Amino acid sequence: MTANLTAEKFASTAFDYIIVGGGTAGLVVAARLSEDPAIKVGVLEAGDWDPDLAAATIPGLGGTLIGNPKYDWGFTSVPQKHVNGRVMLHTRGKGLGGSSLINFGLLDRGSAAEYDAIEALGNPGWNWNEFLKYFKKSETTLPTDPDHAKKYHLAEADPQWHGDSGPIAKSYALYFGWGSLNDRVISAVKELGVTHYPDTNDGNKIGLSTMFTSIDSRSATRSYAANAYFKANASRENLVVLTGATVTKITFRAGSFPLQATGVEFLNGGQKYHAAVSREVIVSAGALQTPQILELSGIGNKDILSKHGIETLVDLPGVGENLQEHIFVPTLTEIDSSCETLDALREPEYAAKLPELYAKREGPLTSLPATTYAFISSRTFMSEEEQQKWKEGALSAAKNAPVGLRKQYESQIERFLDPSSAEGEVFPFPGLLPTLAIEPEPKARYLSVVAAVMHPLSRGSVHIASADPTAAPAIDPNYLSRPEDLDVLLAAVKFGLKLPKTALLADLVRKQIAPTPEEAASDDKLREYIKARCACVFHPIGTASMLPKEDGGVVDPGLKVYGTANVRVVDASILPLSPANRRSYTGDGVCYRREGVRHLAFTLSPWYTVQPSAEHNDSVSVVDADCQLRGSSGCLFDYVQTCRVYYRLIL
Ligand SMILES: Cc1cc2nc3c(=O)[nH]c(=O)nc-3n(C[C@H](O)[C@H](O)[C@H](O)COP(=O)(O)OP(=O)(O)OC[C@H]3O[C@@H](n4cnc5c(N)ncnc54)[C@H](O)[C@@H]3O)c2cc1C
Repeated sequence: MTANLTAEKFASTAFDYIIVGGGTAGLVVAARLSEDPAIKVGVLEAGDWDPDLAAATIPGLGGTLIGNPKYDWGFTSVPQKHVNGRVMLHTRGKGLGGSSLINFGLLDRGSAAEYDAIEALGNPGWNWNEFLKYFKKSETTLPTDPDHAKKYHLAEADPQWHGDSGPIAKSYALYFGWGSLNDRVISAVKELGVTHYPDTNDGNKIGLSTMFTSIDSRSATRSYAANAYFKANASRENLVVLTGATVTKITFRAGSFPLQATGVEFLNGGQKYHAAVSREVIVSAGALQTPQILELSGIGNKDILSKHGIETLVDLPGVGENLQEHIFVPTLTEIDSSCETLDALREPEYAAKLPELYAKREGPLTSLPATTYAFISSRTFMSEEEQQKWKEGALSAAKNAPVGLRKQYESQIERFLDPSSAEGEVFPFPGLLPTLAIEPEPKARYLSVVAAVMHPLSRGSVHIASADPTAAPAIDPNYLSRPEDLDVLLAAVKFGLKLPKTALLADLVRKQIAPTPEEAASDDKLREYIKARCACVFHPIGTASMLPKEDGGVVDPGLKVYGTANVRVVDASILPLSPANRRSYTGDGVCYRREGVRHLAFTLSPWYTVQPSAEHNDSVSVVDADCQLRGSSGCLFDYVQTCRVYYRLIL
């Protein structure tokens, strides 16, 4: 599918609302607005969409689209000053569904306190209770087979916290990568002092739990914004979607103030068009591209705009600032070759069975590779001395920060020492994690332990690098610019390294590979390891923050862009603070208010994958050049090969 009409027809249609970006949030808002047949909604999406794309619908292929230029914008950061000058990958989905098209499919939420903190920054109504209504509204929670639930310690979904009639299908994984080792790994995490808390969707985030996924367990297929929100409503005559259409700017009535948007300009097939709007332009191009569209339209920091020869219509310095990202570090241990892990996928005889298993809704293709995660408080993984040092550093950062950032830091400091606040994340991955770019030994089995920081103090930015709307923006997350973030990562990595040493797992360990035992024994060397290995989790937020204007805000609590009469932003850009979920399903949940009605847009996700590449051995590939599932002899772990090749390019 390329579009449900032509660019000429789109440009000549009278729309009430035009939505810029048919991604995760954009399609939710489009679906909700077009519930009223009297309202004409147009969506412009730069990418394409194939509803039958196996790499998007088969859960175990999640991730294979990373690096594929057709579906991934493939952004990279500017060299990161505090991370050895590294250029880091910033994958973003391109196509209907946006990043939900290519993400890892983990469906979880932050804690109640984190959503309440968003309200406290000056956003009445944006609190846990309100978010919860819309989390539930977005999902249909599917029942779990009682034997499966018992075997994997899965919680029964309590209707107080889980929805039963929303568009997104939600279920537990059908397959667990640790197989018979699952109980042992869970108990080993508990041995580190982490409580098993089966369902962290109730506003508590602390504990070890198995996450829900955006997978329809009835068909073992992924549920994401395009199939859940667009496909189901594609027959509506008042909902019009044009793919392959890159919006270049918003147009305004000359001399109007506040600025009155009249429509948008877009490119399609090399031609430039203008589409007119009578009510609102709704921007949902994602946290890395929404600022670009605002700046190209004359809304942003006047110094940046004038540098690129763009006339400033609204001087709004917050545009593109306050960029926050989660950052993670993997470690690797070789374990006994008898262990059941996803490393088996590298073996062609096992991989060849996958399509057949999948046809029966069994095996790794039905699921994500890892769904069990531990979210931990600072006191679980940091000493009192370390916590105190963090606090002093954060207080000093707050003292020297501009007023808006100071309020954010105060909110972060308040929660950091609270034992109910998840400040770190650690999870055991059953196999060699692709991002490590380490060559596996034949027949070897691995345990990767991933550690991540949940509420970084570092703030970055994303701005236009050129007035050319087709040029990539300059992404500068400014990773680890606050030394406290490196300290938190260091403590989290050290905590994770204890896992293979627990009584329950120690006898399975064959070799500590990354970091080496020598690196692991020295904090200084571990810091260097972290700088060399850390990577981005693909959860950017904050770049069009919903905050008071004097605090660096770009949109008000109704999501309207300051200085405009009818431009709103509805995507993950508006979140001023990041919730502690590595997956930002909830983190990216954003509400859109219209005539007293609030609509939730959210985020999904998945893991695996790789695009075919020159170095990719097609004969053992599970996906073909069109990203469709091969009928036989597929090797799912070829995603590892391709990811490894890809990551090697950017590490
Ligand atoms: C690889 C990966 C794994 C992830 N895993 C998880 C996970 O497991 N769980 C989770 O909850 N979250 C996960 N996330 C994060 C989550 O997917 C995103 O936070 C979320 O989808 C962002 O939604 P959005 O609406 O803000 O932006 P997007 O969904 O990215 O939508 C932006 C859309 O705008 C379009 N666009 C951009 N510029 C233009 C333009 N000029 N003209 C027209 N269209 C334009 C883009 O093509 C895109 O379709 C992951 C993300 C990635 C990339």
